[in-house]
Amino acid sequence: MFLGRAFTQSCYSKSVRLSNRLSFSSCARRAAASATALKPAPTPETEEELPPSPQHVLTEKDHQRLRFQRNIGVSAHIDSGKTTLTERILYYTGRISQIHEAPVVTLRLARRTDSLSQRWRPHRRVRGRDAVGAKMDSMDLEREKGITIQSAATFCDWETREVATGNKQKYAINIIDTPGHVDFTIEVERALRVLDGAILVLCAVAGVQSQTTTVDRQMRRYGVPRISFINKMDRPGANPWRIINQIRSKLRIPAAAVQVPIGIEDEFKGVVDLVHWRSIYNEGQKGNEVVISQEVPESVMELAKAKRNELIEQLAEVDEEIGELFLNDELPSNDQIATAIRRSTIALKFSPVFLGSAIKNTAVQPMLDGVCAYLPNPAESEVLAHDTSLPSSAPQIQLSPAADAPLVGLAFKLEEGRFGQLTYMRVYQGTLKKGNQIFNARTGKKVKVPRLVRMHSNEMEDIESIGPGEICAIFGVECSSGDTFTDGSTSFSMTNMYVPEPVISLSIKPKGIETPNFSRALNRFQKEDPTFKVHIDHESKETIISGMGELHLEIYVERMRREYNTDCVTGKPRVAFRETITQRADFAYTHKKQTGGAGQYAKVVGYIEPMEPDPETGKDVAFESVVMGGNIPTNFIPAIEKGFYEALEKGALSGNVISGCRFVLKDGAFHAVDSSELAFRLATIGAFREAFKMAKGVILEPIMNVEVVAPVEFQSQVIGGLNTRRGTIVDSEVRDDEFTAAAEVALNDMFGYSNQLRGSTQGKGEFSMEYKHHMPVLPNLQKDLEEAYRKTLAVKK
Ligand SMILES: Nc1nc2c(ncn2[C@@H]2O[C@H](COP(=O)(O)OP(=O)(O)OP(=O)(O)O)[C@@H](O)[C@H]2O)c(=O)[nH]1
Repeated sequence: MFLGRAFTQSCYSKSVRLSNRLSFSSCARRAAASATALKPAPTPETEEELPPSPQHVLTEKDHQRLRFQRNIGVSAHIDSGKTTLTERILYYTGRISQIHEAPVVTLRLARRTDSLSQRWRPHRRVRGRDAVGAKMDSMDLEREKGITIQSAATFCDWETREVATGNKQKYAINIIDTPGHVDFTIEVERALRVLDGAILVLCAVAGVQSQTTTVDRQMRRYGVPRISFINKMDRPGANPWRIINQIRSKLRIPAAAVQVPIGIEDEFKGVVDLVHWRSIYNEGQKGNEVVISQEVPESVMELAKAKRNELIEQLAEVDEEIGELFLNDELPSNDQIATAIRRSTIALKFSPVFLGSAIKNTAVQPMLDGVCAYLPNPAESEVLAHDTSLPSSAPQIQLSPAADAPLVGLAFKLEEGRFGQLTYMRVYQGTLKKGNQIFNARTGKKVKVPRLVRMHSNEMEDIESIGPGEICAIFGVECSSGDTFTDGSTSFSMTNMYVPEPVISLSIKPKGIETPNFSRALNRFQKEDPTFKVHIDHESKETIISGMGELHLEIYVERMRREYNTDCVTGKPRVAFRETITQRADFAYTHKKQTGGAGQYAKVVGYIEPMEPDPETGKDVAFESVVMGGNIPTNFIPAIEKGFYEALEKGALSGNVISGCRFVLKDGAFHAVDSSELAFRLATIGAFREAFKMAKGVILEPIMNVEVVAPVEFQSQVIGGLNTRRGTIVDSEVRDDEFTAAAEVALNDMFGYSNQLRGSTQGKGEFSMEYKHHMPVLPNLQKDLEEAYRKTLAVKK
């Protein structure tokens, strides 16, 4: 008890400090989790530090409903078998009556030398073995490319049987299948934002891969508890113990197996459940029949005993109750172990590890039991929202998943469906009913909900109402991804999600005459996907699209052709450089023009300074006005803000977007006749440009995490190749006859890497890369980029 309370308090005091920035702070969620699990009694001296109390107390009926509700995501490195696993889950839960094989993907290095698509990518059209493709990959493009692009939401019911009593219990599970490809990382962010728990899928051979660490980071950012599922136990070289060690060392989360395999590789036939000490096998053609035996086979007895001890030891490290028993040399009961796993998983202190083979239909059902047993229900996740009627410094409000509370829902994904815009929404509190009027907290607009559905991949089921803690989709509601909806009786707004910076851009124009479909499509895609950005280069008059990778942009160009009938020509992909400032610079700038007729007069005074990105949203530019006393009438402030954002569009060094900058307006002056919005906008642009010169501007470039896997005999060539590209090797590991090298390399230095790797490894090496952050370029590159930009400006003159 003591540990639980101390933990809750220390976490909460931190969460109060951060509450304005981190609405989904893991700490807050942990605090809530341990509060739920350990129920610490509040004490008078801690009153100030207690979490905000939920607005509505849950009734017994709410608890009954929520207890058996799970919202989970399935996340992993590309190709770990997420889609195959989700397909099995849907089949075993009765959502689908047949299993369509996930597409068989053959990955080859792209053969394009002029491009940045050095990552492994599908090189031919792929289909499921039965030519239908997995249910969850519903977009045609997904089936063709054999990868998951958009996350598909679905729900299913799962019946578990209590071990002690044999009683059956039905759970309602919403599942979001998320793409593994780094270019679609925003889909993973979105899914995690609205989920209460996740299954982290790992390959039993490849283990923790680059994208695994990315999804791990995302799960931490949103405080999502996870169980781990080591898939592909049937593969030659499968070694779950090595993977568990990697989870501990690379992801730095205490983890232990809750199962041991019975047989391995092509002999893999079931698992020993270490918690309840029994064996579980699958029988029947598709493994639908789960056969439970109280006997543990002799062949794995010693291993099972050792691994159960290891599980208890790991739990003793993170759970007070087991820790105490351990110290007193007492053995915990099965129930005590199960409760401790649940408690520490929800508190983000532990990840129980399940084993299986989705493709061989083995041990998927026990993992589903684990979802119900160890992942939190919606009442166990703390969710905070801002009350926009209060100052932004006011503490956030804790939402409560009570059915009769005022409605608060978050639109987390938009999709252009067959019947118009489909908006996926998670209802956090209150009940959403078909025909209800709902309010968009951002725009203040009121809309009616004409149709409410539950999604099952690309099929849907009409429903009349949906309760808190659930996920649904609504039709005909215009909004942007990340908007909060209420019933109008509250001013709650949930903060937005983390949006990474684009790393690649290219120019695009329609072939032939431009039709309205071109801009319609670009608008649509920007609304759907905040990592897809469009801007017009005012000098070249070109439309530039930017995104998270070449494949990301390619998909939109392809969607433009398929969905909007617009064939496009694109320019060469370019690295998305940025500019930033490294020190504060003050400004006092007067814009004055007197050319007969009405003059222009505006003066702005203030400073610009470097700004770190917000950890929750990634936003790293901000405008602040602290003008007092009416030296600038308030109606001109928006024009000044507009001028600042306009000035950010093109840096003076290389013509790239400026980031990492706060603009603080302190003072100014106006003229009763000659001041106008235009004059203040121009004064701001002038002021910014002057200040920028004194703020020691630098050019930034995207740095990528690159992971290369190749046969061990090519290790020195691969390391040498990365070194010549100025890569910093951060990790390398040799496993059997294969090695993995992880490096940080500037994206600009990655051109042509696919060819180099192929050449130096006889075509046997593979690599993936993902965005890490932007960093200042080396001085000589900065000089070259500045020089090149000066030349283009001179030509234009
Ligand atoms: N040997 C083996 N192969 C599997 C298993 N599960 C999936 N696969 C294969 O692994 C490949 C990738 O499976 P998917 O389910 O598409 O993987 P994914 O993680 O959803 O892939 P993305 O959506 O592109 O990230 C396919 O060829 C599957 O047949 C398994 O348990 N054992």
